[in-house]
Amino acid sequence: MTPPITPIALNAYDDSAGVARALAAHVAEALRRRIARDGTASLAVSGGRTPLVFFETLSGAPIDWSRVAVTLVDERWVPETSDRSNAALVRHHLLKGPAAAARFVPLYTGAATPEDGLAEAAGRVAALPSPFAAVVLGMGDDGHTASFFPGAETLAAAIDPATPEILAAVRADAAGEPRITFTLPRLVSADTLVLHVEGMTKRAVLERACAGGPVEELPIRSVLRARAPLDVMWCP
Ligand SMILES: O=C(O)[C@H](O)[C@@H](O)[C@H](O)[C@H](O)COP(=O)(O)O
Repeated sequence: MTPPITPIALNAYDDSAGVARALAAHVAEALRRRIARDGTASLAVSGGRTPLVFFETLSGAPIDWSRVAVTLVDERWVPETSDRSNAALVRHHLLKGPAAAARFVPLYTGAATPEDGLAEAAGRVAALPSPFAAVVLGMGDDGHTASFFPGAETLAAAIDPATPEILAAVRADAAGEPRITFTLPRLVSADTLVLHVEGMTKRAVLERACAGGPVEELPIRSVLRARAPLDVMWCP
């Protein structure tokens, strides 16, 4: 009998440090594999609070970082002087030690709005080694991932599996400020794709997402549909 397709493969760890160690090893392996094959590799990481320990751990991984390009899955449309900037987070916590040798490709351009900055940002990321060697997603308590927010006007376009666009501008009440995000097909085509979530609340959201329902309600479902079983790394 064929086993049922379960939307996630849940890897549970004791704590943030445990997740960070396993996730950093997994991502480092994906980067090394692509460097060995192509000479270069790209990595897209999420912002927010969850990835801090993971960033600190990955920054010390023995990889030829000079061959790695790092970018963000999504960005809040703020300059790096803002404490809301995902780019600033990556610069402070990931691009240090051995990982300081990586090339960072930020999404924020300094334009007044993400809509105005979209073409320039798309030009920057178009040159990244493609597909990504590794993408690490996070998830909010409202079921958003990257900047795929429930209620966003551009949500349908951003999660369209057939969109030819690389990036999308996003505005949503829950997003805080306007944002820019990679579109779904660019993220789910990664060699290695991991959803990194911590805490019981997010686990419950994920279980609800797995139980099925409209993508607009919990946009993480767009990823579950595109790439099952999705690798999830979690701790309480
Ligand atoms: O810029 C961002 O906010 C993110 O990239 C976003 O998609 C994040 O992964 C989730 O909102 C989870 O955020 P926390 O880790 O802070 O809960």
